[in-house]
Amino acid sequence: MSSTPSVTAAVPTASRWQQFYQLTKPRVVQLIVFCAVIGMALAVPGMPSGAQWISIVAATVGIWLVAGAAAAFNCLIEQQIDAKMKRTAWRATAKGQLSRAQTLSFSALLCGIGSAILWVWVNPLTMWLTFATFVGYAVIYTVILKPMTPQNIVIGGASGAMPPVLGWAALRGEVGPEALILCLIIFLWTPPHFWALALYRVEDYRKSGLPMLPVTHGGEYTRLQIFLYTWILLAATLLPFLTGMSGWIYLASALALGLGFCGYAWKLWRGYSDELARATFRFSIWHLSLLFAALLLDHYLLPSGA
Ligand code: HEM
Ligand SMILES: CC(C)=CCC/C(C)=C/CC/C(C)=C/COP(=O)(O)OP(=O)(O)O
Repeated sequence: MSSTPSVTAAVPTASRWQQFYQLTKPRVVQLIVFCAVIGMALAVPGMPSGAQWISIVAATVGIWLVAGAAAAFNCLIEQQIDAKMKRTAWRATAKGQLSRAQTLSFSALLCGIGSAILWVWVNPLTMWLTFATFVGYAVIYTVILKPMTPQNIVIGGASGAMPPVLGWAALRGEVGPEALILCLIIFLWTPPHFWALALYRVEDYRKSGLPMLPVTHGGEYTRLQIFLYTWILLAATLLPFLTGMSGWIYLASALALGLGFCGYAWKLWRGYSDELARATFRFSIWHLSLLFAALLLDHYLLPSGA
């Protein structure tokens, strides 16, 4: 029996997969997963054993899937908003290429499979913490805080900061103070990360109607906030060294990266340009990636945190 070709069938399979894949915000989620993996590595003294490798692989896949599900759910809720902003108008949800039902099913599927993997091959604590992170980002941040207050990303940043805690819980079955220190670092990193982008995307955010800080309080106030946060962040990044978690490789990296971030924030505060804001945003991503890489290096090269 032949059926009438639908619009969906006319789209080549690869590009349809690509559309779904893009909804998971792959590059953001890659760094999230990287931070979770560092949390796992730090939770084990020395090299992981065979059984621990199974937990590491399962937790990585599970957290990846649930984080991707949260990102896709965000695209579903923000379909109208994304359509108004240049940066996001290309998303398949914003263009109406993927229906609400398709996006919701995709998000539910990823969240379901990811949660099941965490439950069966990792532990229930990690599953519940990861699910709470999903709710924190997809519902509390996206649905409630984002349209409500310019502090949306400060409070909502708590869910983005959870990955090291998830990683630690996956290997230890508990939430340790070490993991909470790493969570605090990402939490304090999020405002300068996001507000640098919001500054050079301010017209997008004005059009969207979202109360982002540069729209509600202006550029100068936002730049001051970025500057202050980079210093508080620098202080927080010293905690792994001060508590004996990490040694001098980490300390030297944290100081160099932290002072670099403060330097960008200072220049941005003193003299604004879109180009500088863009460079500050890009540096924020290098800052977090290299900081967490330094934690890992230090863990394996100086095992006692000497
Ligand atoms: C509430 C918290 C956060 C907010 C509001 C936020 C916001 C954003 C936005 C709007 C972008 C722009 C993407 C684009 O160019 O279109 C972005 C990019 C990015 N964010 Fe965040 N972010 C948050 C937390 C995080 C966290 C926790 C991480 C990782 C641990 C992260 C990693 C990244 C990366 C790697 C990119 C670059 C993506 C690319 O190059 O395509 N973000 N973020
Ligand atoms: C389970 C787990 C680990 C979940 C992680 C949650 C998660 C995906 C956090 C990332 C934060 C993120 C993509 C912010 C983008 O901001 P936005 O949504 O305001 O950006 P947009 O304007 O690009 O949609």
